[in-house]
This record gives sequence, structure tokens and C-alpha cells, in this order.
Amino acid sequence: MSTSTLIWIGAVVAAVLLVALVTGVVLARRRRIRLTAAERRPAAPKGGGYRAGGGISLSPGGATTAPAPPETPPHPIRDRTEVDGEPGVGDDAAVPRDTPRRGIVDVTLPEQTTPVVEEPELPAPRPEARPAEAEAATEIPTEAPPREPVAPERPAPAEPGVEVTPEKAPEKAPEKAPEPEKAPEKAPAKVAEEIEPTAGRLERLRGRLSRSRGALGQGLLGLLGAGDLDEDSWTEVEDTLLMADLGAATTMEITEALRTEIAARGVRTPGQARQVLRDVLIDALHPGMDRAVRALPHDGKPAVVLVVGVNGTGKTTTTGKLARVLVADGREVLLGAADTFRAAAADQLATWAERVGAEVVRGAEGADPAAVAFDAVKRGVQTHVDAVLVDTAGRLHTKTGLMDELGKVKRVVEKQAEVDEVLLVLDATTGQNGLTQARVFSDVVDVTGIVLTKLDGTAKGGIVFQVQRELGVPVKLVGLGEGPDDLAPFEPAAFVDALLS
Ligand SMILES: Nc1nc2c(ncn2[C@@H]2O[C@H](COP(=O)(O)OP(=O)(O)OP(=O)(O)O)[C@@H](O)[C@H]2O)c(=O)[nH]1
Repeated sequence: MSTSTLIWIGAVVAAVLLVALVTGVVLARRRRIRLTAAERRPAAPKGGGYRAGGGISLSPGGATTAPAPPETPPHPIRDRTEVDGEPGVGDDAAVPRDTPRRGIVDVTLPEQTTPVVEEPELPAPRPEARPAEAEAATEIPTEAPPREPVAPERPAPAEPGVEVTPEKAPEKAPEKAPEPEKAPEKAPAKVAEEIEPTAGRLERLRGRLSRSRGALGQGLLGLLGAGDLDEDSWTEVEDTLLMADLGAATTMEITEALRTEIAARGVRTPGQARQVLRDVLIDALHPGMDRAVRALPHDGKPAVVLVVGVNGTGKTTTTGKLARVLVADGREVLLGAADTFRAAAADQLATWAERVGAEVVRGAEGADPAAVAFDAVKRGVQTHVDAVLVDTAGRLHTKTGLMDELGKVKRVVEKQAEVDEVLLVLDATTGQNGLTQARVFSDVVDVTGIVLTKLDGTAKGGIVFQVQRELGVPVKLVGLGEGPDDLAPFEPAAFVDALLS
């Protein structure tokens, strides 16, 4: 064999080896996403934190403006620790979520003069109780129930224990006077202190999400921008989402979406990964949901907002903050202190009312909360206020009697005016327990919006994603501090930007 032949053979072998090597590298790169630092990450906005473009969006109530959440995702079985419908060790004593939804329970109204007494001594539902038993215990009528006494026909003004407290120096409770022929004049609102205008004041709340930002936003950015995304990296992404309280189902969805988008967009740089993360997180928050708070009057009647939730979540504070938002918007507000279990709660609400020059209707300790709520709405209709905000007593979602009573509060109020908004106040720091509460409350009173409070004090901002996914109800407002104006509208894009800034 000649030398030139050998040279040719050598060249061909070298070429084949080169082609094989290149093919191998290309295949390997397809399986692993490698990020380089070629592209500079866009500068984070100064100060970071929550920025919302506008003020809190308000809308009139009524059927035409009912929110239409895009979809209510099915309850994922994988979220549950139990798979057979039986409560498992460590589960909350709650109604299993895949049982048939319990409608509002008709409870016979007590006599006018009988104050409703708190039921703390009621035993908690037996953990082993089956849903069917629970239903039987609350006597859900299957056929037309006997009509309960119709609240408007009650001599509400004469009711003992319920009083209307105008802003200052209440002379005589207006309800105690004979029914006026004409509606009384609106008492002029006397604003006792300066209220920050809602537009633009959210700027002041920047940085309040710092704990969630560190745990969730920076955690994810660190992982996605670090370079190779192998299976271990994706497991860490999942762990980060789970630790931030996104829940198993939402975590799986977001991880899948990230994997798909990163591969489809051919992400190569941390900046590109950041953009994908932003898009996926915003999408998971359902930005199309209607988040306007239905607190504007309609059909010649005030809007009625019920504020519900378990003890200590921030109901009274939220009611007061929302009253400020409305007053700052030039609206006239009446507050109903239907938390008759705790005298201090009514005092607290009266203080909020005084600060914004609003009237408050309250009841004596132990009075029937439904009667107080009824009288508050009645007074609001008479005085032509724009909105009646009713603060209800904190109640444990595991106490069937208290939950039924809440259903009654709503039904009784509806005899005066439509309830436009039922805001469920959830404490973001309670994590999964908040979700359990949300499920039970929404079974009883048709929750129309969530207020997530204390987001300033938790690293688990991911609960926002989960609660919307579970209930199909939008988070409308977020509490970001104890200050009187630390209530912000929830805007998915602004929230995600704050997490990733
Ligand atoms: N950090 C922080 N604290 C809040 C927020 N909202 C409410 N709080 C505080 O939470 C505590 C409880 O608030 P309340 O408004 O009394 O709660 P509640 O649900 O009415 O309580 P009950 O009437 O006992 O059921 C108070 O100390 C509030 O200042 C918030 O967004 N952030």
C-alpha cells in the first residue's frame, strides 16, 4: 500500500471520528440545558418589592358584575395525604374536599330577644365522622324547608342589644324610633384624619415581600440561572416551590411549564430563564380573573361586603383598611360590627370608623350577629351610604355550629339587600391550614374574593398560587403590614415582579 493511500485512509478515519464527536456533543447539549453568562441580567428595579400600577379597583355589585374565574381546577388527589377519603394522621379536622359540596344550611332563626351565644363548648366534629354523618348532623333539608322567620318583618328597631352608633355622641339608636316615612338624611362624613389617596400609595409598600422574595424568587432564579439543569436541579426547583407553600399540584404544573418553555424557547442565558420564569409564574396566577372589589352601590342600594374568616386573621383590620380605601375614593361607608363574641372587636371597628368619619352599627356582647348585620345593612339602605362593610366574628372552620351561623348571617342580610362581596380573610403565615379554612368557608358562604393578610411576615407567598387554584376564587387584596393603609390590590404581574426583583 502506497504512502498516499495510507494518508487518505488516515484522513477519512479522522473525518469520521470528528463527525461522531460533533454529533455526540450536539446530542448531549439537547439533553442538558446549559446556561451561560453571556447575556447580562437586566438590572433589578431599585428598591424591589411590590409595585402595583393603580389603586384598588372597585366595582358595583349585582349579577352583571359577578366574577367569572377562568376555571376551577379539579381538586388534585395528590395534594392530599389520604387517598381513600379517610382522614390521615396529621390532617386537619376538615370536610374532605372531594365530598359533595355542602350548601348553605337553613337554620331556624332564634327569637329576636334571644342573643346568640358563642359555641366554643361545641365539640369539634369527630374526626372519624363521614361526610354523610356530618350532613345529617347539620340537618340539611332535602326538600323545601319550613320557612324561617323573615327577618325584615321583625321589629328590628326594638331589638335589645343592637344599637346604631353614629360616629359621635349617639343620641338614640335610629332603629328604636318609629320607622321613618322617608329615609333619613345621610350624616355628613367627617373624616377625622388624612387618608393616603389609593392611587400611588402602593409605592410605599415596596419591599414588604422581602421574605417571600428571598425564599421563592431568588431561590428559583438562583437555580434556573446557575447553569446546567439536570434532574437534580429540577428536583431542587420543585423543593423550592413546595417550601414556599405552592402545594404539590401547583408545583408540578409550574415545573412542567418551566421545563417545556425553557426547552421550546431554547433558553441559554440567565436573562432568558428569568423571562420564562416570570411568564410562567404570572400565568399560574390567572391574570384574567376579575379582582375588582364589588363595593360600589347599585340599583339604588349600597353595596354589601361581608368580611369572614377564622380568628385573628385580620378581618377587623382589613374592614377598617377597606373603609379607608372607599372613603379616600369619596365614598360614604357604614361599618357593621357583627363580631358580637368579642366586645373589643366592636370597639376596634368603632375606632376605625371614627378615624374615617363613618357610622358604625354594633350590638351588645352576645347579641345575635345576624341581627346586627341585618340592622347595619338596613341602616345603610336608609342613609343611602355607598357601601356597608360587615365585620363578622372569627370562627373556627371546624365548628359546624359556628359555620352554620355564618350562613345564617348572610341569608338574613340578603333579606335587606344583596350581598355583593364575601371577602375571606386568610393569614398567609398559616400556610396549608389557611387552605383548609378556605375550602370550608367557601362551602358555607360562596366566597367571592380572598384577602391574604400578613404577606409581609412570611416567606411563603406561594400560598397565593395555591389558594386561587384550589378555590377558583381570585385573591383581590393583600395585607402587607399593620398600618392603616397597608392594603394593596393583588396584581399578578406586580406580585411576580416583586418576587423576582
Ligand atoms: N403584619 C401584619 N399584621 C396584620 C395584617 N393584617 C392584620 N394584622 C394584625 O393581625 C392582628 C389581628 O388582626 P384583627 O383585625 O384583630 O383580626 P380579626 O380577624 O378581626 O380577629 P378576631 O376578631 O379575633 O377574629 C392585629 O394585630 C393586626 O394588626 C397584615 O397585613 N400584616
